Amino acid sequence: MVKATQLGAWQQLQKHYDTICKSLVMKDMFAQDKERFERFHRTFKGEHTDASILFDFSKNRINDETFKLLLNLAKEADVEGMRDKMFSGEHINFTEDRAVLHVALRNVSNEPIMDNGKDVMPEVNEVLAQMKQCADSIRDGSWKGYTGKRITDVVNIGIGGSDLGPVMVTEALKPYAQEGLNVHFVSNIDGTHLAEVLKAINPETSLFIIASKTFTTQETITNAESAKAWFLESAKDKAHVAKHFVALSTNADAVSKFGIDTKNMFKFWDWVGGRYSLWSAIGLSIAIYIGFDNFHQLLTGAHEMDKHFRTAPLDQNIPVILGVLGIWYNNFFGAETEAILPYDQYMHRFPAYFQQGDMESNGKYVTRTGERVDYSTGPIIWGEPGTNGQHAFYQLIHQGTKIVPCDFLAPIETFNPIGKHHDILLSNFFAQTEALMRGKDEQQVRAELQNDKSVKLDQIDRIVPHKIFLGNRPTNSIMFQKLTPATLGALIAMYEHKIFTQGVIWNINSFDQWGVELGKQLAKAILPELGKDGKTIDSHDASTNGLINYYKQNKKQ
Ligand SMILES: O=P(O)(O)OC[C@H]1O[C@H](O)[C@@H](O)[C@@H](O)[C@@H]1O
Repeated sequence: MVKATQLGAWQQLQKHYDTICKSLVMKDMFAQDKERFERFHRTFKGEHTDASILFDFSKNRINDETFKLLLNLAKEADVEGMRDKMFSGEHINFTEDRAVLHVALRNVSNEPIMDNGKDVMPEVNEVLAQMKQCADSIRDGSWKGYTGKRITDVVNIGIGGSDLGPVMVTEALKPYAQEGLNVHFVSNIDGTHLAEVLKAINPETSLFIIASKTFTTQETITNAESAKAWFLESAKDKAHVAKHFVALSTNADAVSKFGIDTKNMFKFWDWVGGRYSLWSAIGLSIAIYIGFDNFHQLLTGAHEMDKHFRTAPLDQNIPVILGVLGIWYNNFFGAETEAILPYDQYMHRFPAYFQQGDMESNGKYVTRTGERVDYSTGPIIWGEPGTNGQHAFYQLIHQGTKIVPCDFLAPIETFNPIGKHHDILLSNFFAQTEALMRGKDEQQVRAELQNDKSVKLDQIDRIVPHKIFLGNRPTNSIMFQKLTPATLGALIAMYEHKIFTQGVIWNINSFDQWGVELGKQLAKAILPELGKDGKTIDSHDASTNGLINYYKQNKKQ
């Protein structure tokens, strides 16, 4: 395993970039080649589900040679070898000595998947059965609260990977929700988050799901303690906690210390990374909200994408193609960010979900062999749903100085066919990718201005440069039939494997997250300094001391 820049294919790509990049003008390539869309799109269809995806990558600054070289890079970096290691349970997360087996959580085929010589599938299936039982009994009303009423509100308390997945998926699959059953999410340690949720619910009809892989996360445990105190103000008797609090965790000891009976614990395992955990017990709020059968469809769609990733040759492999295209811009064009732009309101948390998914996985500057990389790694992920983004930040994407590769995602069918809304939405999606690719040249701008009676002729020269669009801005277009559970599962898995592909090429460990630790450690040291003791703090740098002391002097509570 070497640094990415030492790979022959990387060096060839650099040469290719240096010699022909300027001539990679998409508009011209489309004009010269009627088959470009045909060659540069792929489709994915679920074998046993309704998942159906079209991936168009023809609006990228690539030609056949670029595409070949990018695939060579994946080959030479041994993406396939590493992929097989992941699926076979090798401890590829070597800094934590763990397997990376989120794929086992959705392995609906049930083929054995081994960790340390033991098939993990029986345990995975056991927990799934336990989740089904819980979800069913809440949905059918047989799970009763301490006054005998059915549960109407489920509150997931968790943060990071124990929050973002369930939030994103329950929002995305809202059309599958059961009437009268609400989900809420409390993640932030800011008391406001919990307070606002508690205002909306009744202790007699609420179930709190305490979701934490480690069960030591300060935010989650503090929020959970406060929720328990709030609950006991009404319920009084601690015995009632059992009907209203369940835990999702790998840490049984900490769960029982908190006061939750381990009978009410849904376990998962250290080989599930937090940001890859929505498929595990962490998905309980999803299973309750959309029903277990739909949750199972979500898993099945993801499993079908896993199979595609495992078996499709590199030039057909959608996650691999997405991954190498990202590297093309990140490392050769110097793009720093990638935008994820869903033209589906239900997917409004999808970009935020992959901020963690991608940035926590690949935001690393040390290679697997412990050296500092001499190239850029994980991109900054951002985005908002269309068309809102168009009226906010697309100006920069069209005419700014930065190159922002964009993924556009859109459903063919909407759950809410109101008037012409969906055609208008989709016309914007098509138009944006076209505009970004084609741009608008001086000639067109002049012609338009000359025809515009409201523009004075002597003003035209001054205005022209501002109205030119250089175009040639890359986009991927990902269309799917409808945002069903299986489709969503496939889309999430597609991005997970894109992240995987890039991590392998950059030769980094995509599965640890040491970068979140330092801030936690320092916060622990600062917390006891914040008391109302009148002591001036001088143990930090001048700025941190100044901020802490300003807070202490002015706080009233
Ligand atoms: O589920 P937990 O253990 O509460 O962790 C919550 C989050 O904590 C940290 O920020 C990271 O480790 C994340 O990957 C994780 O998702």
